[in-house]
Amino acid sequence: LDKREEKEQTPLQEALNQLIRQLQRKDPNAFFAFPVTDLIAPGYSSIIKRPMDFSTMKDKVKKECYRSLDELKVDFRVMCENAMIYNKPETIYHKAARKLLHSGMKILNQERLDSLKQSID
Ligand SMILES: CC(=O)c1cc(-c2ccccn2)c2ncccn12
Repeated sequence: LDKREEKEQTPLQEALNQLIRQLQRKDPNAFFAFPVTDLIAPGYSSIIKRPMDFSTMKDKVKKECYRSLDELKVDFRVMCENAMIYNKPETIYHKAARKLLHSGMKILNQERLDSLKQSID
């Protein structure tokens, strides 16, 4: 396939994209939609060793970097934890990250992932 032609999505990719869509709905301000830059967050790249955001997750799905649903859960948690490390507790970003982590863990709870895994196998 040359680059232009769409590649068929695997069942895993479809499940991953569906989960990311559900998680992004919990980020209405799109604070987590794109990578945090040092421009909007001074010193960010020297403080945060593993940056993550929803657009990077979607790229990883497209490049088949995720081998399981659990790997997405790890990236999601890292993304929220980064925001709670860099941003002070009273900031809107810290508060949004706590709330997003809480609602995201319900979407990514083990029972839900296990039943999704069944449908992929
Ligand atoms: C997620 C995060 O830490 C974040 C997102 C943003 C952000 C995201 C979109 C538009 C504006 N700001 C931000 N700005 C300053 C400091 C931290 N942040």
